[in-house]
Amino acid sequence: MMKVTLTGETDTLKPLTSAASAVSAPRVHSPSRFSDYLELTKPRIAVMALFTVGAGYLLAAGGAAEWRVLLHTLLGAGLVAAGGSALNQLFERRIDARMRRTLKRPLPAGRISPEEAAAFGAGLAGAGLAYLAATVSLPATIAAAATFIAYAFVYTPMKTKTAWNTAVGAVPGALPPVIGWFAAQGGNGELAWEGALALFAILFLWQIPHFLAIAWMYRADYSAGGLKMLPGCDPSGKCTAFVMVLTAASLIPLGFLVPLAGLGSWFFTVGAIVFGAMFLRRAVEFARDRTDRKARRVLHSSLFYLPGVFAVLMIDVLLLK
Ligand code: HEM
Ligand SMILES: CC(C)=CCC/C(C)=C/CC/C(C)=C/COP(=O)(O)OP(=O)(O)O
Repeated sequence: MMKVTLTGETDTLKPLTSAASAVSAPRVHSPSRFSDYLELTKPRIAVMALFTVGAGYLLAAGGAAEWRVLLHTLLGAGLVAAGGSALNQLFERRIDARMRRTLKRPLPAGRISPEEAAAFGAGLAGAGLAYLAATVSLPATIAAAATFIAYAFVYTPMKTKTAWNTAVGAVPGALPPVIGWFAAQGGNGELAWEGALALFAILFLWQIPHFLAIAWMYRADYSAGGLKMLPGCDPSGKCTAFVMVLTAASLIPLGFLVPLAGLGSWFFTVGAIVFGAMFLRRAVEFARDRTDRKARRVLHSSLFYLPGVFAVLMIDVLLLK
């Protein structure tokens, strides 16, 4: 049944005007099969997510990290993340064909067929989950399966339904450090929830300004694709800016709460305040002047904040303890 649907949908793929011209124009640059498959995995997001998986593992393991387990965890989670992204692009291929930012992706451009993407995505995710189950632990496998299902099968279809999709998408986005955390606990059932919850909270809140900045910059694109994002129902940007400032600001008190959950000390608190203040400053600048340029600065600042704050936490827990 799935095959029939996929084949039918390929044939009826109708890009809008801008997409149509790009698809029918003579191809100046023809990516290789390898780079097309690589693009299906959203490698930059996957690398950053794997960074948080590794951080979760190292923070939970403390001084008792086993490099072999860490590598198994990164490989398994990487396969699952890559598979999830391929399925996300499979399910969104007709939407992606309507948006300037995404119309050249391998599926809307017709360089990879839906059947190939389905086999690739399901194969990678299945292999990743089996690998985690065989080499790491059941709790880590369950966390990875929950991440995959929430991303590909809950968040992705919600994008056309309600602007709340961002809060839902932030759940799989915040689960990768939990996968790493559980991997360090082994399969003995003694899972310490507080530390995992603290990492989840940092990532969950971080994603809201991270994505609202993107949603503002590409608001016309998202509307053209029929995706419901907050800026689409907030033409002035005041509501978007309010939520952005509120969530960026709430990362600062987390600097105090995370050590109370048993993770890190005053050193993390200072780091969270410094990085949080820089991030918040960009959000406030956007609130005062709601331009694409200021939104892009918020995005850049988010990509600086996350590695920064995780690095401080790891120095605190692993080197200064
Ligand atoms: C609600 C959750 C999230 C949404 C909707 C989202 C969406 C996006 C989008 C659309 C871009 C592309 C921006 C552009 O083309 O200019 C992007 C960039 C990026 N995101 Fe996110 N993201 C989310 C969560 C995450 C998470 C959890 C991570 C990793 C921990 C992450 C890491 C990145 C990175 C590294 C980039 C820059 C690289 C690139 O453009 O591919 N994002 N995000
Ligand atoms: C197992 C594991 C480590 C999984 C990784 C999960 C992960 C990092 C999810 C990212 C969350 C997310 C909603 C990203 C991009 O949005 P989008 O897909 O809507 O972006 P688009 O508009 O570019 O398609």
